[in-house]
Amino acid sequence: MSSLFPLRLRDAQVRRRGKTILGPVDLELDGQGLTIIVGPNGSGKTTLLRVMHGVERLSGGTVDWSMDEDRARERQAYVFQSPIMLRRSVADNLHYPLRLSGVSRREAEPRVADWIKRIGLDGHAQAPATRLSGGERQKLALARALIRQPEVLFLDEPCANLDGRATREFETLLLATRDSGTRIVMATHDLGQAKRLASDALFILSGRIHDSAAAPAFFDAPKTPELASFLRGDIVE
Ligand SMILES: Nc1ncnc2c1ncn2[C@@H]1O[C@H](COP(=O)(O)OP(=O)(O)OP(=O)(O)O)[C@@H](O)[C@H]1O
Repeated sequence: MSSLFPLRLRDAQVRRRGKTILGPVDLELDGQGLTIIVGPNGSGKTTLLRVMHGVERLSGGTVDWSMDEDRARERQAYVFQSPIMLRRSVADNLHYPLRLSGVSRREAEPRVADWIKRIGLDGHAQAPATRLSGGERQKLALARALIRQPEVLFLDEPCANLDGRATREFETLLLATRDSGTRIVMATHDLGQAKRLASDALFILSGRIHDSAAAPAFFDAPKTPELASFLRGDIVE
């Protein structure tokens, strides 16, 4: 199967109500690793993720995968900070995306059972998803995104509402996902998490990519004073 990558953003810009909220951004991503996006509140991290995923209208520039937009979209998944669950069972939440992509019930069953086990919810397959804890729900959201075997997974602050243990479990699943070859791009506020997970990172400031590098250089030897301040925990605007 041909790859989705590289992803190329050229001069990509998003303007809303007369204000530029992203861009211009030039960026090329290959198909390997786990890219972390960091930056102050409101700097444009979510907007950049949405632009990459093709769900944010561009005001200028281009976003290109190695194939047309519709085929590319089918191979992507997106996990939100507070995912919405179907008001049905854990198993139904996992069957749903497979049904949408035309997988038969018989073929779906073992895949659903496997994911339920991987996210530690054995014995809870028939429990209502809305009754899960925040951590369990977020792991289910991840499983729901991954069950279709996307080539790239975007995540926007997926651990923002989780405690330490749930965050660790979520990160373990993410690293296994990366190791199995899924490309990951994730925004986070948590610099500890960024360091634990990143193979490379982007620093967004005022809608622009202000700094970027492979880890650990991004964290240990920032090229710009603004990133150095941000990493020290100073307020950067
Ligand atoms: N539809 C919109 N109309 C007007 N302004 C918007 C719109 N969407 C986002 N913005 C503004 O664009 C800027 C970037 O928002 P974005 O959510 O991408 O930032 P962020 O870095 O993800 O923020 P946070 O860290 O707080 O989640 C913010 O100032 C936000 O208020």
